[in-house]
Amino acid sequence: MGSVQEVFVGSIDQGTTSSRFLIFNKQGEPVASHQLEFKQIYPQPGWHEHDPLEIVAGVEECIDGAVKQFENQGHNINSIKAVGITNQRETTVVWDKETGEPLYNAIVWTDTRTQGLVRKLKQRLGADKLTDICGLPLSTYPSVGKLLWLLENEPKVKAAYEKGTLAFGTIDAWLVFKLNGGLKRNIFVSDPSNASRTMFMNIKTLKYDESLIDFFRIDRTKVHFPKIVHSSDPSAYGSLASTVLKGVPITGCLGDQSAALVGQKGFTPGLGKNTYGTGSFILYNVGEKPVISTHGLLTTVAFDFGGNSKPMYALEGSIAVAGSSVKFLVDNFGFIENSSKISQLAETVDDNGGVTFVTAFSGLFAPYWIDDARGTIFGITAFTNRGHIARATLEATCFQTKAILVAMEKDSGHKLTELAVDGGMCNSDLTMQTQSDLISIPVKRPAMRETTALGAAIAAGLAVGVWDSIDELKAVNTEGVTTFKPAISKEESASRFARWEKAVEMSKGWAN
Ligand SMILES: Nc1ncnc2c1ncn2[C@@H]1O[C@H](COP(=O)(O)OP(=O)(O)O)[C@@H](O)[C@H]1O
Ligand SMILES: O=P(O)(O)OC[C@H](O)CO
Repeated sequence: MGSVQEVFVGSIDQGTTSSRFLIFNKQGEPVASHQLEFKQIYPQPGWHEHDPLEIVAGVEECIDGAVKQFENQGHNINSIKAVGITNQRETTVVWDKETGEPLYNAIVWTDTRTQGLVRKLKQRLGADKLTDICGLPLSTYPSVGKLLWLLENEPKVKAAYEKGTLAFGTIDAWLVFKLNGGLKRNIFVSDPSNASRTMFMNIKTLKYDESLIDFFRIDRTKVHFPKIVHSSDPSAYGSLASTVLKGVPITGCLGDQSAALVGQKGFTPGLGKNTYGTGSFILYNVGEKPVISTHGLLTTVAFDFGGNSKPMYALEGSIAVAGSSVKFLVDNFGFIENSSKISQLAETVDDNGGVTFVTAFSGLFAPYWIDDARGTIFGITAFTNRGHIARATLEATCFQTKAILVAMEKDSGHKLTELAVDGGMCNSDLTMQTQSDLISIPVKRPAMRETTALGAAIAAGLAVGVWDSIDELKAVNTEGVTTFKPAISKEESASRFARWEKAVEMSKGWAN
């Protein structure tokens, strides 16, 4: 008898600043990976775009790169049974259904060009009902405003709309369409964790909602929306039409924050995680029924694996600027040569020296939703140096996380007892210690931090029987957790937080 062949699952992680492809074994360990950064396009202050074709090419290059590494280790390409996709959410791509060509750059989730448009929408009759239907408040963040802006301002998009050939999708839908070979197969789908970020999907039915579409005055017959399918599905997402993995089925799809929750195995109500990537996103599993926040949080689909399982929901606290503030100190000010040096710089001083940095580059998201705030530094004196600014930069994300956890406790009636973390910025021990100090609960960081990619691999693997159920995943990614415990008193923590809240208050109104 021959030995049972080891099986693997591939995972495409298309983030805001980089794309990567990882190959996981059944134990949830990455055995090969390839990562590429891509161009960030800032045509005007507040605008942020990506080239949709560059994104696809980068993803394909990552697949080929990781598979080469995998083969060099002596593995067989045929042992990769499926591929999952996880992606930056809300970022909006429009293309022509007849040509398959993009009609504009992708407008990124951080982009604030829709600020004026959003203000007008807030005045419209029925605006106060939207959150109850779709789980999101009106802001510059969801996809809808980006689509409306394109319809108003981009003649090519307007023309396709009038012709009835306009396709609108988030990055997942675009990738699935392109990786399947585009028009040849014309697969046009999205999963509920992505579709729930557009503001077009009813959070309870997981279907597009006519009342939402009507509110935004979009003619449904003129725009093609991707069909919403389960996050884990053996056939709905097609298969790779190019790269060395040609023919391998795509069987999982999750927005990156949902994927990170899955990768942290936040399968049951009461579990939460924070992913410190470009932005930072806390998701708290609330179970099979959506909880609509009254404290500035979002309601989102955590995952919808189909089969006998019901969709699971999460309360979400979204922070627009996290790791990107570190990158800002690197790229715009040259404080350090790369992000990994930020802790070192911050540790050259004992504390923030009285400096508070409200990193509101795109306004402030949860739980504040202040669209006219902009980045503001308070407390500068002749004493201030780069170390203080670095420390205040790291603290800004930790303070916003604290504000979100306070809101989550109010909305859910439960207090988190620990916070699972991942994402680029969690590599900073100083940041994680500061986080624990400010929220007064332990912060737990796994040794294997590619949880977002793991989550998409899990969604894909469940669809093809690599794992039969989530019970089988108990042992996955449990090794080598580092725990950061609170090291300051709750009184000290509260006093620091009060100063932050004062700074938030004072940052309002700048971008009016
Ligand atoms: N050691 C570090 N300390 C602080 N921030 C870091 C560190 N390493 C990476 N980062 C930040 O993490 C972000 C990248 O994280 P990642 O999870 O890859 O993000 P994304 O998926 O949004 O592209 C960058 O913005 C970078 O500045
Ligand atoms: O690229 P990230 O990891 O910061 O995630 C982006 C989010 O999905 C935006 O909602």
